Amino acid sequence: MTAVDSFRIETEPYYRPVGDEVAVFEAAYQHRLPVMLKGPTGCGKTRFLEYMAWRLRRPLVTVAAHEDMTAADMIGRFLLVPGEMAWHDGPLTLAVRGGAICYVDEIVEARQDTIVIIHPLTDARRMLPLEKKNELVAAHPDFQLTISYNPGYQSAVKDLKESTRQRFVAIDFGYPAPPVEAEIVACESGIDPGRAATLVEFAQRSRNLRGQGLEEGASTRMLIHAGRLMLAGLSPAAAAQAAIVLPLTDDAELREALAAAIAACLG
Ligand SMILES: Nc1ncnc2c1ncn2[C@@H]1O[C@H](COP(=O)(O)OP(=O)(O)OP(=O)(O)O)[C@@H](O)[C@H]1O
Repeated sequence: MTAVDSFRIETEPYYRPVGDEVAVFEAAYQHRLPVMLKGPTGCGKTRFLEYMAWRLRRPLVTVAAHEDMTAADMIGRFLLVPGEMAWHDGPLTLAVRGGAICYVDEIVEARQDTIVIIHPLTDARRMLPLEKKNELVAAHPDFQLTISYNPGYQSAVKDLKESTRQRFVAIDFGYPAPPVEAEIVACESGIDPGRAATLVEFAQRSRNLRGQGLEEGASTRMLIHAGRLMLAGLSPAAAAQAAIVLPLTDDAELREALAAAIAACLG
């Protein structure tokens, strides 16, 4: 058993395909091209990659990027163990050596000097330089890099550089068509398809408020949370209020607009 084996996904994750994303990812993986999953929060990007890692029988190592993340957090560092300094691989190095898929979630949150360490891995070199250790690690033939990116959050200061962006094949994730989203909500939460469809109808109304004060509308994830609260006995209106409206906004007017949408869709 190697270090990445604990990152294997043993049972098939539930994933409902919504377009040609499975075929696109498989084609990219065949050539080990890096992939960028683009889309709003909670729309299925992580679940999709879990499914693909299972399908391709590759371990999946995930790194959640954040602004304090240093290159060492990704590639590794020397740590003091009794009597000596010993090198510890970071998650990216672990994936590169072990032939895993490495998923860097919300890469744009990381600083530029951290992001550039992926460059030599995402072109023909497929190398990871470990400068502190004086080592150049050649990527395992099965290694592949996938990143996620939410175009809605980006600002001029925080955006992917062209030299990073152009290294990736991209797959767009929007919210699925209403019947498909209802199917997902029903399946993941356990509520019946009829009630799942009304939640999706409400979500669509909330998504129309985007740009009018709401940064994002209700995600598929929020609908599943609401469904689970309904299954636990809450009324649809109370569940939608707790799982969707209150987390989404603190603005009194927007809450009123959402409450009106709840009344129209969920009674
Ligand atoms: N196509 C789908 N098939 C199955 N489940 C889905 C699908 N789309 C969304 N889901 C459900 O929605 C939940 C949220 O999706 P996921 O965690 O993949 O979002 P995400 O896009 O990675 O969000 P974030 O950007 O915030 O990490 C999943 O846990 C899953 O229950």
